Amino acid sequence: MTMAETIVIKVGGHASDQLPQQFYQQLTRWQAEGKHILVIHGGGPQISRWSDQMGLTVHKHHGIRVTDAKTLAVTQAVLLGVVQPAICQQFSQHHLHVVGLNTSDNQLLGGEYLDQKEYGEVGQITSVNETWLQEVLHDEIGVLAPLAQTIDGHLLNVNADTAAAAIAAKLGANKLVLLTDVPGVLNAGKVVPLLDQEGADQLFEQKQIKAGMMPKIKAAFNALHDGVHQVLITNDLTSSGTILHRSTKRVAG
Ligand SMILES: Nc1ncnc2c1ncn2[C@@H]1O[C@H](COP(=O)(O)OP(=O)(O)O)[C@@H](O)[C@H]1O
Ligand SMILES: CC(=O)N[C@@H](CCC(=O)OP(=O)(O)O)C(=O)O
Repeated sequence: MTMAETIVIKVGGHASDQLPQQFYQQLTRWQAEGKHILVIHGGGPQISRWSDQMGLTVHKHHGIRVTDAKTLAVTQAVLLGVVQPAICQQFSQHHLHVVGLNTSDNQLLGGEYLDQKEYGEVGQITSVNETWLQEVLHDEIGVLAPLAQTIDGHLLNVNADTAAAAIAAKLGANKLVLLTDVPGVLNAGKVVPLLDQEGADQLFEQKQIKAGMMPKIKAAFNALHDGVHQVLITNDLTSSGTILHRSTKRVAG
């Protein structure tokens, strides 16, 4: 039996507020074709808003939230209590079969600290219960929050782009889509249709790539490096936006 094609879609907190009709149409088509679909959701803007309201200072470093114990509590509450149910509700309204998931389900996501001194309770994904997850994805679209658990049971906040890339690689996904609020990686306002690591380095140097786009691009190249076939940054599931690829040099030679 051949394994079903797996598609991982990261939906940013900006994008999840107002997903367009073509997003649901594409998901409906993919689900009908039997593809396994996993959505990793963000919620950065929502976490910042709630943190503000709780009187907590929002502090980001290289696009990563510096997360103390109180901020972690808000992050968990907002991702699992606000953002994820809103996404699942929208999916259900569009007649998609969907299930909300998080790190506590059957040791779904294992993680370790990124750099506790610098970022606090922030981590990266080191393991995925992929057998169980693929079983779930056979019948339903999974909607998964970017939180992980250490072997000692500490909860960690994981950047959703980084989480999506790591999970896509561990699932052996065919496609990773980083869905955001811009039509792709922009250079002087224009979408760059194809981007390799060298091109990205140049854009970094020219200060064209900033803020939230930094972890996104790093995550995209990590996913490619770890075997995900196709990685896209776009605001539309039916348009490729920016296609990330490993190198143009071999093609040119
Ligand atoms: N070169 C760039 N091209 C596109 N967007 C960029 C670039 N540099 C910085 N950005 C910013 O990155 C944002 C997307 O990242 P982020 O806000 O973290 O989105 P998400 O919530 O989807 O993860 C864009 O809205 C834009 O403001
Ligand atoms: C460690 C870290 O930065 N975690 C992120 C998790 C959510 C996220 O990544 O959401 P977006 O994709 O909407 O930005 C955060 O706390 O904002």
